[in-house]
Amino acid sequence: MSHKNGIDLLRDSFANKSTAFTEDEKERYGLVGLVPDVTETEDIQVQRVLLQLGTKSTDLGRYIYLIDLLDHNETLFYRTIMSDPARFLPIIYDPTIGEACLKFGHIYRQPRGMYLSITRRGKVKEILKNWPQKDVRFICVTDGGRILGLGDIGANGMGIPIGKLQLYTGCAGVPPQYLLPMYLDAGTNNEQYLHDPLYLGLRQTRPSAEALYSFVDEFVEAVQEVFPKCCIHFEDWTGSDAVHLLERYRDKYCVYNDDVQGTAGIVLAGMINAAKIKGTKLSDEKYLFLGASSAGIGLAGLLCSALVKEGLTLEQAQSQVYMFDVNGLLESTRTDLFDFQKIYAHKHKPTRDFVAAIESIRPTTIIGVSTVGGTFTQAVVEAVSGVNERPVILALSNPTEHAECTAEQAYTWSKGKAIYAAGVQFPPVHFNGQTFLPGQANNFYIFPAVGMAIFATQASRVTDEMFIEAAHAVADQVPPDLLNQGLLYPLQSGILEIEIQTAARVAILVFDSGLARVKRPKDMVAFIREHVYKPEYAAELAIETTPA
Ligand SMILES: NC(=O)C1=CN([C@@H]2O[C@H](COP(=O)(O)OP(=O)(O)OC[C@H]3O[C@@H](n4cnc5c(N)ncnc54)[C@H](OP(=O)(O)O)[C@@H]3O)[C@@H](O)[C@H]2O)C=CC1
Ligand SMILES: CC(=O)C(=O)O
Ligand SMILES: [Mg+2]
Repeated sequence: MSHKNGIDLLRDSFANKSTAFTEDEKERYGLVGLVPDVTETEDIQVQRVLLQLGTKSTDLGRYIYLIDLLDHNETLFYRTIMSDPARFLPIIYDPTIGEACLKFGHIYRQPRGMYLSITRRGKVKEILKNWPQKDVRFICVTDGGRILGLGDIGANGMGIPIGKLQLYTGCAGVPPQYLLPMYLDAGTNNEQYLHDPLYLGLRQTRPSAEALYSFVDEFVEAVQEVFPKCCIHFEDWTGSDAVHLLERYRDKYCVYNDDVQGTAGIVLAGMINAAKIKGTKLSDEKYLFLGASSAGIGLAGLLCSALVKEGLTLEQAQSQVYMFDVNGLLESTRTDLFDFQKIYAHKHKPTRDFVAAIESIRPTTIIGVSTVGGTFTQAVVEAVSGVNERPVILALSNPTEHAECTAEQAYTWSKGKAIYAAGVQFPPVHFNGQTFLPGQANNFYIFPAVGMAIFATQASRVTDEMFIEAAHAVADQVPPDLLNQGLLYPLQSGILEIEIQTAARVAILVFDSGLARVKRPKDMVAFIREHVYKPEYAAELAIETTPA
């Protein structure tokens, strides 16, 4: 085995232990004099990180510091974020990641992941081979078409695959060496970035869907050859591309779309718990969505599957889902709808007035997936509270400014009646002598756990049933006292254990469905734990390392 030595070892973020090298290692690897003459533990090193983070005045500053840390010492990065997930999730992920993406070309320091431009067509397979790791298990890929609720931001969207994959490790323990963030660059229609000298993508507008899909075809097929055990996770494509590409590959390859399926899983988990709070059944719910694209369509499909499991026919389930987009209510006379939207376009008089739609449809639940902040106005919240004892209000759009309403607005405008969650974590709200705990309806409770189940079982396909099972597993882990305060999701402080338990339930389903490519273990939780990454330095340096 070839070993890195001296300064090369210190510059290898996978193997670097910084001030934690032992005396023996310092001697063996030519490090004497290159590091301070101490041998610290990981926990002492974390103390120093926390001290330095304390000097940063903004979350973006903390994000940049942590990414720098990752570039130098991966173990210490994961040790830090896994030491206090509730504190660090909002910094390395939603909402700070939104600001980091908007400024991606400006705060860029080191390469991370791969950048594949449409101008490289015909050479994708060769380029994938440039990645130093040969056993890649997950590629999270975006074309930057719809990043959070920020729209088309092209190459700046690369912050999202980087951040999402960090959660595979930070939330569910998937070892980081198997993860590859990927930006497929087909241009951008964002004029601001096209004119920004620091923009890091192709300076051209987006091609036709046909040209884009043929580029994606080449990419997906090349992945099968270069990384045969890899699952492709699609993230933050524009709505119609998200739905169409998922349909194109889902039965042929190991792929999923987190915005379609992961989001659906987390909303289903929330709805299961909302029904517990209300003492009702899922099939008693009637949904009205604000937004009818990838997130809304994915959600509607999965909720309908869950209702079918409760005994409804698919048509009955679909008849309980209504949707509203930028042109108003989806109804049967609309001629501008995609096929995947038409099933939710029921007989109803046309309207562009969301409040009027609430009064007429009388939904039990409104779900914001519109990308537009503030669209659940006081009139909207009052209308849905007027037709329900306990309205469910989910404001899913990200980041914070894009939430359809805040927790405080939901609880105060509904006079404490709302059962509320949002894509970001809002603080507890005190109203009328009561404390309400808003949950974070964010797919990070779901996709890392499903990812861990796929990783451990080497699943050959990703199915909707896996997300339904994950939803039940997440929902089941909220203790009754927290449910009573309106909390729909488990506390983030225990996220790793929550996701291990969730992954184990999904893994059982993978084996039961015949999709596993490894031998079935006796104890599934123990089996998942065996695969969990631990942010600890290896006792013995096995430094056939991979460059950062
Ligand atoms: N919390 C979570 O875990 C997740 C949250 N999300 C969030 O959901 C949001 C939507 O995602 P996605 O579906 O992929 O996004 P898209 O941009 O594909 O779709 C947005 C939808 O909202 C509609 N819309 C836009 N403006 C309005 C408006 N003013 N009134 C009513 N409808 C409107 C659009 O209509 P039209 O098509 O006609 O323009 C479209 O149907 C994003 O902000 C994203 O951050 C997504 C995934 C996970
Ligand atoms: C959370 C997420 O996936 C989104 O907002 O797109
Ligand atoms: Mg997303």
